[in-house]
Amino acid sequence: MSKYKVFVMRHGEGAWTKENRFCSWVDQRLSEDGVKEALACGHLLKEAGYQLDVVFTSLLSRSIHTAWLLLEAMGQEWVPVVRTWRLNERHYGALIGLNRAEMALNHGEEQVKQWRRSYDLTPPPIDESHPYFLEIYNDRRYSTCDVSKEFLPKSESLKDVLERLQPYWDGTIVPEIKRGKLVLISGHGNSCRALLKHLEGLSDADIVDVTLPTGTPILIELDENFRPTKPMQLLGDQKAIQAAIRKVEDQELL
Ligand SMILES: O=C(O)[C@@H](CO)OP(=O)(O)O
Repeated sequence: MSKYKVFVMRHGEGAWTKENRFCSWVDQRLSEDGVKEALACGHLLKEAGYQLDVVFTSLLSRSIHTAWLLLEAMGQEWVPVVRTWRLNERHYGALIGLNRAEMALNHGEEQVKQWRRSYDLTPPPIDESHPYFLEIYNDRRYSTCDVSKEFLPKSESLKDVLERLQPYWDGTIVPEIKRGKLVLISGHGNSCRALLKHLEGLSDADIVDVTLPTGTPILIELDENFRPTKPMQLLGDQKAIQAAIRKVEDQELL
């Protein structure tokens, strides 16, 4: 029997999605479509009668704006929004800013798929010569983290994402859920995949085939031991959701 519910969602479409570039820790804003998606999610949850108690976001604007827009559309703007770097998108290291289709041309589609979706492959690290290095590491938001700047990642596999996320899930988010709070996590494609791998008990091989659409709330129902009681549900028009998943998958095609 389900004891707890939690929503996990990937933020609305980001500006760089249209340019097909690895965005990761670069603080891109939502695209116009992304804004619409976030508002639509809020309307969907409102119509279903959900009342949120707390929303967790990353430190990146696209995840925070998604939370704001969603809460506004629900008429629940007063709900606390808690931000943490531990929900940030996976750090794509030296791949940040590169175009996925161009990468596929140079390295092959399979290699790009492995970089994007495998569990334990870590891309080459970012270093000071990278065009976005200073923009990321000089950003004041990263001096507010629970680890000092030099220990923030320079590149991550999905496994690394789960390792930095899980202590926050266990220590901060789970206690809220246990207190009876309805929690929504406004994260990123890969921080949400890491969390879903953990919650749904997916194998390292199975997570490769999980791609999340933008701006789609995923409802997870859990028993008292935080084990899922039914398959996760992607809420909304199922045809549109499948099309949105294919759009993300096809980003690495030539
Ligand atoms: O650009 C990124 O950081 C992510 C999406 O947030 O890309 P991908 O879908 O390729 O993992």
